[in-house]
Parts: sequence; C-alpha cells; structure tokens
Amino acid sequence: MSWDALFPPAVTQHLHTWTAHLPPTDIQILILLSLLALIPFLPRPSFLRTTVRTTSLPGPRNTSLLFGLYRHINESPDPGLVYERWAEKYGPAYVVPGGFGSKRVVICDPRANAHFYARETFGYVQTKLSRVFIENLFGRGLLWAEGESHKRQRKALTPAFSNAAIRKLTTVFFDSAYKMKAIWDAKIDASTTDDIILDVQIWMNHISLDSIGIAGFSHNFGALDGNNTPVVDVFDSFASSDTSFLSKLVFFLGPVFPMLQNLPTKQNRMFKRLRTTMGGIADELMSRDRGMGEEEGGGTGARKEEKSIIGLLLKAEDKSSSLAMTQEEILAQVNVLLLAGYETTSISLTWALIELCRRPDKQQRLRDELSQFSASTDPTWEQLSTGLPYLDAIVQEVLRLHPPVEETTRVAAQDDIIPFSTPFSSPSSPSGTSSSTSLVIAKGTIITSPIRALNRSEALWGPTAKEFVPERWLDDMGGVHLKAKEIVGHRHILTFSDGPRTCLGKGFALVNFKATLSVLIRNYVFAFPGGVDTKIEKHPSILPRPKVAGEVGARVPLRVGRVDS
Ligand code: HEM
Repeated sequence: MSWDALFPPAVTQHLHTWTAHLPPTDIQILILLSLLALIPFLPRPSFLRTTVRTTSLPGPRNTSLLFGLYRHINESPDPGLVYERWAEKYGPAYVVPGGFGSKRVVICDPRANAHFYARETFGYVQTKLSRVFIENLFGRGLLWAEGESHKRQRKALTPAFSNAAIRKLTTVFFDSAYKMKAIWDAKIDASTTDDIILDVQIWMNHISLDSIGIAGFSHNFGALDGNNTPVVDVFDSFASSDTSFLSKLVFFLGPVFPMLQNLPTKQNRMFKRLRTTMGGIADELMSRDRGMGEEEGGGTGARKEEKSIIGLLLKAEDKSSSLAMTQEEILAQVNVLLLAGYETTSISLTWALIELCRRPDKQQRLRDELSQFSASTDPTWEQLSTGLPYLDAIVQEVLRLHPPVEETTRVAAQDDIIPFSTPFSSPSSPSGTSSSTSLVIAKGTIITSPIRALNRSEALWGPTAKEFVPERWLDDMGGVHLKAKEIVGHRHILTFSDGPRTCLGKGFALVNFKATLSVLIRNYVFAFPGGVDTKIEKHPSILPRPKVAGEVGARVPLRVGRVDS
C-alpha cells in the first residue's frame, strides 16, 4: 500500500522522507494510523451531535497535519512562554490545533480558570488519552476516578493529610535529611578537597522516595542507602528519556488515538514495569500491615495509626464502611501517592538548589534566616509553616516559576458557559469579530489551563514575572502583584491546581520541601561548577526535569561544600 493513495503530494513527500528511516514495524503502524486518521473526517452519527456549539475563537495556524501544534508546544524549551505569547496575540481564550483536525481551547484568564477548576470531576473530566495514560501508569485509583467515585476515594484518604497528621511526620522528613547529610559528610571527609561534586537530582530523587515511603507507608525503600531495589531502579530510569520516533508519534497522536498508549514503546514498557513492580510493593505493604493488625489483635501496628496513609487504606478494605474501596482502587492509591509525591517533590527540590546556585546572595540570606537554629535543634512544624518567611518565600517562588505539572487538560462532560474577567475576541459574529466575557463550551470540547503560563505571566505578575524574586512573597516588597491576586489557587499560583482535584499532598509536600531544604542550606554551600550562568535545559521524563546543558541524562552536578569550610 502506498501513502500516495491516502494523502495529497505535499504530505506524502514528508511521509516518504520519514519512512525511509523507519523499520517495517513502524511503517505498518504508520499505515494503520493513516487509516485511523480518516475517522475524524467521517460524518458523526446524530446521537453524538450536540445542539450547542463552542464559541468560535481565534488561534495560531496549523502547521502539521500529523502533530498539529502540540509538538511545537511540547518541544519548546518553555511551553508556558508559547501559551503566553499566543494569549498576547489572540486574547485570553484561543484555539490550538492538534493532529488530524483535533483542537483544544486554551483559557488564560484567572476567572475562567477558577470556574474551570471548580467544576473538575463532574463538569470537566480527564480526556480519553489521560485516562489510558493514568490507568497504565497508576491503575484505576484517585487520579483516574471522576464524580462521586472520586469524592468517595478522596474522602477516605483526606485524614492522612490533615495538619495534625502532617505535623507528626515532620520528624520523618528531618530524619531522611540527616541521613543524607551523614552520607554527604562522609563523602566530603573522604575527599582530598573541601568540596565535592554531586549530581543533586539523583539525591533529591532518593530522599523524596525514602521520605514518602517511610512517612506514608512505614516502608524504607533504602534509596539513600544505595539499595538497588526494583522500585528504586524503575524510578531512577524515568529520568532517562525515550526519544524514538515511535514514542514521539504515540505521544503526539495520543490525543487523537488514546489507545496508542498501549503500543510497546520504550516508555510504555517502562510504565508497565513500574506498574508490575509497584503492584508487588503495594501488595507486600498491605499484607505486611494486615498481618500485623491480625497478629496483634487488630488494634496495633498500622491500625493504631489509623490516620496514616497505610492505616486509612487498610480501613478502606472494610466492605461495610461507606468509604470502602475495591482492592484495585487501594493498590492504585499506593501507586498514585508514591509517584505523585516522589516525582513532584524531587523536581521542586532540585529546582530550589538550581535557583539558589544562580543567586548566591539569596542562598546566603536563607542561611542567615536559618542560623537561629543550633546544630541540635530543628524548626518545628509551626515554624516551618509560618515562622520562617524567607524559607517560605523561596519555596513559594520555586513552585511559582517551576510548576512540575505544567498544564491541566480536560474534556467538557457537559455543555457549559465559562465566565471571563477580561473580554476575549470571537470571529463568529455575523458582523465580524466581537468581544465577549462568556465562553460557550459544548460537551466534548477539550480545554487546557496553562498552569506554567499563568504562574509566569507578565500580565499577571508584572515585569519580573520570569525572574526568581522570592522577595515578592514578603511584605517588604508589597506582596504579590495585584493582578496575580485574581488567581484562586494556593496563594495565587496554580502549581497544586485547584478545586476538587487540587493536590491532596500539598501540606505534606510543603513541609517536606521546607524541612529538607532547611537542613541542606544550614549545612552546605551549593554552587555550579561552571559558574552562576550555567545553562539549564529541559529533560523530558514523566514530568519535565531540569538538567545542566550538555550533561547526558537528567544530571544536575553541583559543587557541595560544608558551610564552615
Ligand atoms: C511539590 C510537590 C507537589 C506538587 C507541585 C503537586 C502537584 C499536584 C497537581 C498539579 C495535582 C493535580 C493533578 C491533576 O489534576 O491532574 C496533584 C494531585 C495530587 N497530588 Fe500532588 N503535588 C505535589 C506533591 C504531592 C505529594 C507529596 C503527594 C502525596 C504524598 C501528592 C498527592 C497527590 C494526589 C493524591 C493527587 C490527586 C488528587 C485528586 O485527584 O483528587 N502530591 N498534585
């Protein structure tokens, strides 16, 4: 079969160039895709048609039939900037074309975003692609569930994330940080120089995995001890990217053909390995604590700590409870909590160290604030939460500039009208372009909230929006920019998203982040071996990670020396 039968000459020329480099299996997959590609152009059956039409919106022109502009966005060094520039050109609502005639509406207005997030899980739900992806990666747990099922699962887990529960975990976070300190100290002692070079990204991975393991599941993965357990291996392997043509194809065509997520690409095989490994761990953790409860009369062990994550999961096995979960849901929660907690925390800590290397003056100011604690005392939960304004400002600024989850994409489960505070333009009116503050959304429309763009928008945060300025969170700088106050997420940033799906582990993450960073900055001085202007690039992984330009893999080597050396 020839491409020429399917596509016009301009397209076939591109396809011939590509396929010349592809093995036969990839060609077969491309042929299959081409046939599937015709589906969107077939007339839709009447029962799928809706009488409501999404307001027609302006937007960038499509440049690729196969990938639309999704590849352009994803492969850009700063996808947030791409969205921001389009917002400046087309207004706070615009359409971005995807592959094969698909498209999504991007909303860049604070009020529109508040409305969108508030309606998550009922009005706006995971796209088919996300559901396949989430199911492959985590299973059918909290992240996969919608509506009432999501509500029930979330209610069952919420007590583990109360302030009282997190306060008790503070010592766990410090214990992990001191364990890492002991290892680093030994390395420095063994070195002939005063400082050593460490790839901090891998260390932040290991401390994040150990902290969530112990705090959430009373399980020590031993990543800091150098254990090469399967789970550590699998997590580490995420930092290596899969840049094969097939993987790219699957990634970019996924929005149109979600089932492609099931093809055996390197990344999908990695996800499968993770699921199998995690399934084994989840089973082991649950049966260990289930056994403990039975042996000790059901009133001890994990059951005694009923408000811990594992305690609540065990409780959810009780079928008579209104918050009962199926075994599949319970195992999926273990995956969600481990992966959601590990990946995001590790990326944020790495970015914090990068920003503090770029600005040694700010690193020193943080150290000065922390100098009120002697070698044998650490900040309490209260101090970490509200008593250390510069630490808080640093953490908040890192989360604003580098949100690990860069956007939220959902599909409208019902027709809706999204209110805007700033009028957007629509070319649909009979008299030409009109402006409006009500965006009509038809069921089935895909919507994107560009988190990174909103967190770093000059229109919202002022001229220093792209700079690392922790002082903006302090009163002496007059606080957050007036316009940014219209954003309703956690302290006017959307890093933890918002609404019914807002990050469940936010309190856990913030205290862990602050406890770990406080130990690191009190004890070590960090610097780029290549100087403050060292270039940082994006490294594709489950979530994009930072890397020092020129390094192989997601490596961030930093010079680490003792504070008093
Ligand atoms: C800096 C650290 C973190 C960031 C930036 C972050 C961010 C987010 C975001 C943006 C979402 C929404 C995802 C979506 O709707 O698609 C989310 C959900 C979630 N996060 Fe986090 N997260 C962090 C740490 C954690 C930690 C440490 C845990 C657990 C220990 C956790 C548990 C969860 C869970 C369970 C959900 C799903 C909530 C739901 O669907 O109802 N997160 N997180």
